[in-house]
Amino acid sequence: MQFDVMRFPSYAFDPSTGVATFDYVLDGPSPLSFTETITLPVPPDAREVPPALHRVLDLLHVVAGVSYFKVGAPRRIVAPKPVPPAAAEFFTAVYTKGMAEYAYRNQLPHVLEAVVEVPGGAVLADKQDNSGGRPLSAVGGGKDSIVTLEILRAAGLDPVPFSVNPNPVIKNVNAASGLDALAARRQLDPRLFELNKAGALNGHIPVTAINSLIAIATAVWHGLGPVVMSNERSASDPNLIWNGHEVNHQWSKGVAAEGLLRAAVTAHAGLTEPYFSLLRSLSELHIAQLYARHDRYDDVVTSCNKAFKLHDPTARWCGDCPKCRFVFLAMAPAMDRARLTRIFGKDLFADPAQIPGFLELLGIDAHKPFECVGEVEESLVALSMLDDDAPVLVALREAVPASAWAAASRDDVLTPGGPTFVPAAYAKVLTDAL
Ligand SMILES: CC(=O)N[C@H]1[C@@H](OP(=O)(O)OP(=O)(O)OC[C@H]2O[C@@H](n3ccc(=O)[nH]c3=O)[C@H](O)[C@@H]2O)O[C@H](CO)[C@@H](O)[C@@H]1O[C@H](C)C(=O)N[C@@H](C)C(=O)N[C@@H](CCC(=O)O)C(=O)O
Ligand SMILES: Nc1ncnc2c1ncn2[C@@H]1O[C@H](COP(=O)(O)OP(=O)(O)OP(=O)(O)O)[C@@H](O)[C@H]1O
Repeated sequence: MQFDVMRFPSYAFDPSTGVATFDYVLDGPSPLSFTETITLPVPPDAREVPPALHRVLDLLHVVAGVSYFKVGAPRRIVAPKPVPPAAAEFFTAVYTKGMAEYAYRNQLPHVLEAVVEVPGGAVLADKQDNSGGRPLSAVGGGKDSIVTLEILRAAGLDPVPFSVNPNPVIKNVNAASGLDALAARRQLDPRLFELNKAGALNGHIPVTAINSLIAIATAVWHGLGPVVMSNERSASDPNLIWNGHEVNHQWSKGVAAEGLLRAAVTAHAGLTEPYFSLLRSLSELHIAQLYARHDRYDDVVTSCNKAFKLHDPTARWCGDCPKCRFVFLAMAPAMDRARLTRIFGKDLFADPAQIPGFLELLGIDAHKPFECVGEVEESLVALSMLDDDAPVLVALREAVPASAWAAASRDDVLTPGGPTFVPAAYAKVLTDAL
């Protein structure tokens, strides 16, 4: 399928139902049209729609287009409306850096060079100080968002849990928290699935950028404060370099994407404190140690993406993927093996078949897996903190070369660091919690 240009004809928003419909066209000799539907939770009182909400939806319209862009990867992408330079820069980053794994897997180097064309004439939004409102805390069902929720709750900030298309795991986590949660629905155009079945181009998209803008739209409409994410330090690390470009499976969870998204929302929608990740300075290993303090979620917490792919309401940890292995290893130093085995449903350190997968995490293999896993150094430090003779641990210790141990510093991994966008009041809350 050959397409010349991607366009964004229009979007509509109905405040009585919360339904927003976003239209897309892949233009060329045989054009294709798509409509994505996103339903925001309607506030309980019939409040007016703030102008900032429309501004956030302007951004969401373009960003959510990546799911349709990937059907044909046209060389031109023409945004529908004028936006400030910060928003234009964000759009281009989403369609290039955010689509880098897709470009790499499909061998489409031109995707990495794309520039989203934006009409001139942007008008800056009025400033709106939203920094003091109740935080909207995105919940994905894994350990990270649980840690954030509990830190915000302990600080008396009264967080509102929020999810897009909450699956049973997310619903169970929200129930375990005892907090009242908000949810949005997102429906891809069914035509996309037909095209995928027929063999259209497909691949990974920067889903966190989309979920984040839906969260910000919800916070704005409900008169809440900043959207608080739980993206960790290692999300910013690329998996590999291809044609001189970084390819990062987790790009839209990284700190660069966070900065671009914040700047875009502040410039185009006027919010002073739209969005940040509370856990940005922490390693996954550190977050796993913090999770260990809260056993009320042990029967529900799930970080395994395979479980989410199965669409089975009872699915939890598959126990045989990079994510399961990494989280098992990261949690192991902070809790006894019986609790860990209860959470995962099995003891991965007792199963020699898991050794090759653990070696990959320890850097004794090719590139970091295309999954949300921590840095090699974190895995090495976690292993160094375990001293029992489980069969897998014995094999891993033997396989790790002396040079690798020397390069892994417990201090580096467990000391907060790196750039963050956490505002001062929240930075204090985090420090108090560590
Ligand atoms: C659950 C999952 O990992 N899905 C990825 C998988 O898709 P699959 O076909 O197995 O199942 P579905 O997710 O139901 O998708 C069905 C089709 O729809 C397309 N699609 C889905 C969501 C969307 O927003 N846009 C779409 O076009 C999808 O391509 C399928 O054709 O493989 C896909 C192809 O590689 C991935 O695109 C699916 O990834 C989801 C978007 C997803 O939610 N993935 C997260 C679990 C994930 O990978 N998160 C990353 C963060 C990435 C980021 O930068 O935000 C992480 O946590 O590391
Ligand atoms: N369906 C969703 N709706 C809203 N936010 C989500 C959703 N899924 C994930 N997130 C958020 O996106 C970010 C990245 O998700 P990720 O899956 O890495 O986090 P997690 O589920 O909290 O923890 P873990 O890394 O242990 O899986 C987190 O801030 C998470 O809260």
